[in-house]
Amino acid sequence: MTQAHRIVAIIVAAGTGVRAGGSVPKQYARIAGRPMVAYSYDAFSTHPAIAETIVIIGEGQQALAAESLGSSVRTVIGGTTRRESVANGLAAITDATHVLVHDAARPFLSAEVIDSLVLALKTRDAAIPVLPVTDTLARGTVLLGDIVPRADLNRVQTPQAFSVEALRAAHAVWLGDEEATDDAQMVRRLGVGVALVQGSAMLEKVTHPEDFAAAEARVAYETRTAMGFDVHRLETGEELWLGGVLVPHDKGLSGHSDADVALHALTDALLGTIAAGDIGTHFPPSDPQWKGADSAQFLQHAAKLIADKRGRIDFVDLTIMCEAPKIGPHRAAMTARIAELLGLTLDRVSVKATTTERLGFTGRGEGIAAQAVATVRVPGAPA
Ligand SMILES: Nc1ccn([C@@H]2O[C@H](COP(=O)(O)OP(=O)(O)OP(=O)(O)O)[C@@H](O)[C@H]2O)c(=O)n1
Ligand SMILES: C[C@](O)(CO)[C@H](O)COP(=O)(O)O
Repeated sequence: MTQAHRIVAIIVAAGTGVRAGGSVPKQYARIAGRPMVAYSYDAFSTHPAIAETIVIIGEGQQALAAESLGSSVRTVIGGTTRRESVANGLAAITDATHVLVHDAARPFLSAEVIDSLVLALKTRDAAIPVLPVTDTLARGTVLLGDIVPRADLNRVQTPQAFSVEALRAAHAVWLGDEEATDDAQMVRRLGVGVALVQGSAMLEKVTHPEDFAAAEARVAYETRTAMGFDVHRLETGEELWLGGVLVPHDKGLSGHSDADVALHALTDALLGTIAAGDIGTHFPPSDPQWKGADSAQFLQHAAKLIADKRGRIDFVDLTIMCEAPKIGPHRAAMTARIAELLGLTLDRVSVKATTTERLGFTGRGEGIAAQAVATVRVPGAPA
């Protein structure tokens, strides 16, 4: 590799994903809530050796690509075969010395694999990541035929790294008599030595419908637990909203909003799981627009912030502390309302209550306290 090198990444994402099925081409299908193509796009975009990342997309998929990758993504329209899509990408490169060609269908690309390829390009015109074959290989369709020695066989992955000159030459002379399944075999046919570097099990290609579950399982989730606590004063002449339910009682809770102390504690617990401040940060009591507000919207706002981080609420547990009213008769309604607001099944919502044995402000009926614990999973880097 010369001193003045510039490496560009091309992600081929113009396939139709026939084998994977689904309502959108597989590269736009979501893995852990995120479009598949976004994973490798991020890997290249954040790697210091990659100057630019170009995504090859299907005709009419500009909106899908922008929605998945942001509007500043550089796209080029692909062809009817993978080879044509790569060729279109190559034609769009003006000032690169080297290129890494990668399948959008291999989402979990590590910086280590990119590093190995970039290093190999210092001495070679081409390099690819490979894995050894670990199954016995045999010929045959109905009956077992000959065993194929596997010791020197490789499973070839992407990204595949090339000097732009070598890859351009390979594409220029390709006769089109047969389809090339990858670019490495094309440059090799010209006599270019292709270096083999260590591939990765994480780079497995998503090809069939069942591969999505395997990809999903490769995403590492971080479990977060946080708690919330709140108190409101009981006063005559107020409605008593608790756990999203209007509870008949001779007093109600007072506050700037509807004062649903249970939903407030839950909201704070959820916000805590993503370190997003507390309910007052998002809905300041000084803001008149929240006067008398339905606390359901506070809870749903916290749930949306978690969803925006592609997090999943696993479980919420709520304890209401008061002498009266009795919570038992309303527990099922509260559980159902909270489950509805958070989009959870009933078995992921726990509503409990306790008295404080007539002790303290709750014991004297001056107010109601609530405490909540939420458990959430937030996706991190691939495992
Ligand atoms: N005309 C094509 C065909 C494929 N690809 C890309 O090449 C990669 C590897 O191809 P494959 O896994 O075979 O994807 P599809 O061609 O979409 O799948 P299928 O063969 O099941 O239709 C994918 O990222 C795919 O989007 C491409 O850019 N242009
Ligand atoms: C490029 C490739 O991913 C290397 O293994 C593979 O050849 C693509 O094959 P497909 O038949 O287009 O999925």
